[in-house]
Amino acid sequence: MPVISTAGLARTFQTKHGPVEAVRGIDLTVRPGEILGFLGPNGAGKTTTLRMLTTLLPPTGGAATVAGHDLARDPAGVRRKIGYVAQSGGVDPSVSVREELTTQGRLYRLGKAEATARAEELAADLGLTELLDRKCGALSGGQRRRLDIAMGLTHRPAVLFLDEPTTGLDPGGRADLWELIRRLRAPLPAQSQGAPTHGLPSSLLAPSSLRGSSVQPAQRPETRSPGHAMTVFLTTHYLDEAEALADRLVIVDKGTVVAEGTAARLKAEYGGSPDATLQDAFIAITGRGAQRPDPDPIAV
Ligand SMILES: Nc1ncnc2c1ncn2[C@@H]1O[C@H](COP(=O)(O)OP(=O)(O)OP(=O)(O)O)[C@@H](O)[C@H]1O
Repeated sequence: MPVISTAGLARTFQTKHGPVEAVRGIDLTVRPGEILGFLGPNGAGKTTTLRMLTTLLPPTGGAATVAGHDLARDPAGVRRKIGYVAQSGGVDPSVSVREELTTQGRLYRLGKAEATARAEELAADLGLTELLDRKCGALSGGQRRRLDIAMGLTHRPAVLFLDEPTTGLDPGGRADLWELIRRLRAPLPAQSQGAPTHGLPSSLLAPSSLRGSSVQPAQRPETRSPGHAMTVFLTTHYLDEAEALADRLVIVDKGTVVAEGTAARLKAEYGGSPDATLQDAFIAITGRGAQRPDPDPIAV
């Protein structure tokens, strides 16, 4: 059963110059544990789709189910199951990393002790332990992205939405983040079987901070089910990133899905030659390049 499914999902903005059909009707499905790369040229409707799927923007048409909850009827249910890491991030530069992570835990209704423990776990998993007492405003771009992701993982979401996660990072920072994203989707072991963890940090695997805690069940954040990996839905302008990370790509243009499949399939189907690149396929599909107007970092 898909973890995300949309049918004709649409959003029209009313402006003083008339209606803007940002998303005209998106049909897609995402399987549990999949890393889906959501691509498209500037203005294709990626961010608008992401904002709808994360309940930040109500659709004006169509329907969607995310992690078992209907987007229109149960947006709170959707929010409990997802993490969203926006392009800009939302951390307060004047507080410490520890304070930011703890506050996030408290927002998810963890008790004080649990929130403190969860902050330390997340920091350990994301390589932020040494930085716990540093002000968020003093972090490097890569450290800041890792903090943004830690915040999005606080409640152990079933689906993590990442909006252009590596924009602005240097090649080393991008490589680190790719590795992290790959680890996130490694399957959870069935708790009774003690299955291998595939290198996934322990605190992302099981709610150890809540074990034996005084938190009431109704207040506990959602945890992922054993045996199910986290699903990652990511937008990017970097085709090398999409190819390296995503199991499947969905390409949108002018508010609709214009192609989907593995990178290999898209290259074979649209690239025009056996040694075609994803960029060749992307241009054939959309008539435009995928990249931002600013210079790209060196591919790693
Ligand atoms: N609030 C809004 N009001 C009016 N038009 C909007 C609004 N938000 C987005 N749009 C328009 O909707 C279209 C899709 O925008 P969106 O930001 O979803 O594209 P995108 O694929 O994320 O683009 P980019 O790659 O440049 O970030 C664009 O034409 C944009 O100008």
